[in-house]
Amino acid sequence: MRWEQGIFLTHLINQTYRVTKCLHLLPFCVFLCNNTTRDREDYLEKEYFMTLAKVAAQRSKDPNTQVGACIVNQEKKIVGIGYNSMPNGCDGQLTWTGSEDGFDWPDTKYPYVCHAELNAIMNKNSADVKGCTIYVTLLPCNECAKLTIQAGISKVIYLSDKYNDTAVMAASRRLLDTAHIPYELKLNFDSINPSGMRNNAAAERDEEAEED
Ligand SMILES: Nc1ccn([C@H]2C[C@H](O)[C@@H](COP(=O)(O)O)O2)c(=O)n1
Repeated sequence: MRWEQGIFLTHLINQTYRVTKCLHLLPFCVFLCNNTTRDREDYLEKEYFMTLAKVAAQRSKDPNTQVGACIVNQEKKIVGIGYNSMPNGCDGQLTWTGSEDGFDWPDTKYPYVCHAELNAIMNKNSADVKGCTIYVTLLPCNECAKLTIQAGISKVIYLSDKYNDTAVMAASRRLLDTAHIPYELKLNFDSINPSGMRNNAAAERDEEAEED
């Protein structure tokens, strides 16, 4: 063995010794790589925007049905939010009576109420809503479907289809289908309500149910 080879071998043994001394840290390094340098994959998207639509719905003064809508652009930025309301300046002056109360159409809320979708579009904080997704807590009616199409919105995600079997909703679906605008039902909210974060009211309700 020449003396250069001897130095190289000594260096190699030295390095190997240092590496083996640190081997016990390997699992920790793997854990760090796996857990701290990658993005979370279970972050919320649809649930987040639908929750905002649900919160917006709570602002509605309609005693029977509260609807909220949240419009999101392709960069996942909120560009408009709204809920069903009477037109500006008409609050408190028009009725919230529904048709089931036996009133004629002009004496009900229906000719006057601004739907959540209309308000969300009108409240937009961007030049337009082309290519956006609208999250709405109730499947849009035919009038809102027309509005959605004309505004250039490219996707509808809704939470409830309680009027699914009505002629209005059939017309709405036909409009959206014809205009090739997909509409999707988003129902599962489990992921935003992990058990550790449930509010007291929900816990109390569950306890009462268990006692019964
Ligand atoms: N996509 C929709 C559908 C309905 N609304 C509003 C309009 C009324 O205020 C209410 C429906 O009243 P109901 O017949 O259930 O007493 O919901 C809306 O904003 N968007």
